[in-house]
Amino acid sequence: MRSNVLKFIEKHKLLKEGQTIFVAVSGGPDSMALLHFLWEHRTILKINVKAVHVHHHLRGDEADQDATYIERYCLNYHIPYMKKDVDVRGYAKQRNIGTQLAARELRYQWFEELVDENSRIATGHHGDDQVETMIMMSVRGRNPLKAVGIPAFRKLGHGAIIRPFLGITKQEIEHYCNDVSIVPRRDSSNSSRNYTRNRFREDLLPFLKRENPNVHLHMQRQQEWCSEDQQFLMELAEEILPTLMLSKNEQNVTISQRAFTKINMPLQRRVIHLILNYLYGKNSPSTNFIHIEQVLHMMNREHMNGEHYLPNSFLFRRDYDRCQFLKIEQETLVQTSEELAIPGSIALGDWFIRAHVTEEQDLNEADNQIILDLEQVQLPLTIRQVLPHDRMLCRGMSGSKKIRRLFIDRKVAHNERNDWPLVVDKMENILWVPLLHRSRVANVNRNTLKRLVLTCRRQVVDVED
Ligand SMILES: Nc1ncnc2c1ncn2[C@@H]1O[C@H](COP(=O)(O)OP(=O)(O)OP(=O)(O)O)[C@@H](O)[C@H]1O
Repeated sequence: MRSNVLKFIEKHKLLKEGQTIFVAVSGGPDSMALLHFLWEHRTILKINVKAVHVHHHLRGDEADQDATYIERYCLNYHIPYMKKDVDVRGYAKQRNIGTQLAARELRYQWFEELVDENSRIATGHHGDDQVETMIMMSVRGRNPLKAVGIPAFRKLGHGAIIRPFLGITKQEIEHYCNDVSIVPRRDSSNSSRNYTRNRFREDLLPFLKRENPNVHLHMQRQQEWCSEDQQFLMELAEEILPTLMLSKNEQNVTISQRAFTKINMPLQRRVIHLILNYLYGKNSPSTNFIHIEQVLHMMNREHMNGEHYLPNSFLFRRDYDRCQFLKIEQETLVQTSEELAIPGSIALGDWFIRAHVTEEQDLNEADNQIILDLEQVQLPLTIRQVLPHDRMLCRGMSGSKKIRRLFIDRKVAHNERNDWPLVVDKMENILWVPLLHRSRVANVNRNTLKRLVLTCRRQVVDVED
């Protein structure tokens, strides 16, 4: 294990002589083993080692004991130690995010403050984490243009974050802890099946390891090669983008359709990705890939003028050769749009829509219902009218379908189409056209814990079937 880690460090040039390595320690086996390993090898590697711990104040006594355990360990071995107390709950509330994500953001904010050109943060992520992460991201539908898996080296502020253990398994780490008499802390939440990662770890990893005990090495190689390919293509797309551009400002990027269709598909995808990233800045939605597909479809047809609505009040508009990505005023988007409280209900004209949450498992969707996996729904939900180029990823069909087309297929009378409500999530995904179609976004699966049930009622007539 020792020589594998040293080789991995060398291969990826994770450290330089004279650097200070802040080892991010949670008290668990991975980060304690990493701290021990780097401390033991500090002379050979010619580095300075310091332990850093973030006290999240989340798990009551357990978290206090973690902090005390690390502090004592460092005192014993004379390892320099720093601790930061953070208010995860307050931050999560303020940012309207979950506590896990809040804890992670606060950790990384502090790490970023700590590092400079001559230092690195080292975390205990290992090969099994890599396997879990790569598979989990694919299963959950990650944006294929975003980073693949866990990088061994990534820039962070003025410094970088490194993961020296990515080439070894959890089992090797546990053996190492045994060998060097580390009795680590065990986080009780690591076994909870409420967390997706834990379900992947318990259900999938043993199977993969039985098939091939070296699965982590293959995944690691895939991560490295894909990231390099990705970086290369992205740099190429960055070079090409200015040659397609007709005009550009913070709220509007216009490119030429003719020039765009001359480049190949991998670069086309990346050009749109870059434009959306430029316009959205840090608030780039993770579901951009759905929109990239739709924009590509409109750009690659010879005669296809029209508009496609993008999340956060952006619009794609094709007008012959001119393809614009532009910011629009919310008011020009919709005539009626109301947020649906959960639980709660909304009455819109003849329509009444109710939302409630249940943990009941054996539920069948009635014709006037949609049942969604609450954890996967991007809240808030709004109810709004149909816009000209609205499209939906319909359940049971591939690709997306225009809502206008659905109305035609289901013979909805012209005078009813304007007032037909749509249930839309935060990312502008249309989840449900009541009584007509359900989308395949946020579908219930075997692991769904909480179900969001939306029920509609219509006072006048029902649709012809
Ligand atoms: N509270 C914390 N303070 C400092 N670093 C942390 C903290 N929590 C996690 N880390 C760092 O992030 C890495 C990954 O965290 P994760 O929660 O996935 O693992 P863990 O369950 O804490 O396992 P372990 O401590 O055994 O590495 C850890 O190995 C550690 O380097």
